Amino acid sequence: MSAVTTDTAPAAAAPAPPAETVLEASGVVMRFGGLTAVNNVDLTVRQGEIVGLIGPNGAGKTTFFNCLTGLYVPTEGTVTYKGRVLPPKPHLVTQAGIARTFQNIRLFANMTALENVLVGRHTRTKEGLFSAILRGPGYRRAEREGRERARELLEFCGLGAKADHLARNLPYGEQRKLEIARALASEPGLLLLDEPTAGMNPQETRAAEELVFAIRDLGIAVLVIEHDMKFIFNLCDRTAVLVQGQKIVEGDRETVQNDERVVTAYLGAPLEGTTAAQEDGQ
Ligand SMILES: Nc1ncnc2c1ncn2[C@@H]1O[C@H](COP(=O)(O)OP(=O)(O)OP(=O)(O)O)[C@@H](O)[C@H]1O
Repeated sequence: MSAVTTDTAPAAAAPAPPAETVLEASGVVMRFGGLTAVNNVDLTVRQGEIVGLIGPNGAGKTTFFNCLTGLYVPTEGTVTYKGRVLPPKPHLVTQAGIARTFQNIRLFANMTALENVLVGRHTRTKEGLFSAILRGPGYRRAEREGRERARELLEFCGLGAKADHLARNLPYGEQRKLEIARALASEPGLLLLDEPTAGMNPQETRAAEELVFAIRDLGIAVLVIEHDMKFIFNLCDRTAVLVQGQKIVEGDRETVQNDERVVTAYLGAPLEGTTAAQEDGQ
């Protein structure tokens, strides 16, 4: 009699189910007259991922973001969020669950930090115009809850003490954080960040890195454009490289850093601050 049967053998660990696809861009093309700014780009972002998008100036990164967020209607291709084709209107894309920040800060300069975040909540507010005019109990409750949530988000982004400061009086790094808090106010499932550390000092960049990890830990997937390679490779599970509108490579840090086409795209210069040896020595 056999001592070991298949019944008693330990079961092989079942492979983890693949994470849900949050964003799926397929064959996205964006032409401006004779210029093809984005050329047949595919990109997938899954639940729990931080994905990077890098490339030299003019590679088409922001144009691609604009195609994902309804600012541009792609010339060809489709973009889906959690399996549904996105409507080509920015406010409907936000309502669907995608929020973004911009390369150039777009805050309401003469409003407080709290008010800026409250503006970001408008896609999640059910109260309509009449309710606002009548200021009934439903409206007042929604307003109170909105303010509480906005304060929570400011706290989360390290701006708890700045709620009543005018946006224009905040230091640059804090304005960038406020943009993120405002984007989070729409309760997104995917956050797109366009150069979130532009103009930041190293300390602020490090804090931004921690903030993005914390956002991911909330269950929000992140797609980030950055020129700071160290930031990208510290942060991202996967990075896609755009050159002249085309995705030339996508993968983990080693795959991207060791790809000759990427090095060539960056004029033959090694990607600053990114080699494994440099990292080990830090
Ligand atoms: N609205 C537009 N009309 C015409 N051309 C445009 C428009 N927007 C972008 N472009 C062109 O498309 C190309 C890609 O620009 P895009 O801003 O997407 O690049 P990028 O990778 O984001 O660059 P950067 O890193 O400098 O921000 C550039 O040649 C740019 O001049």
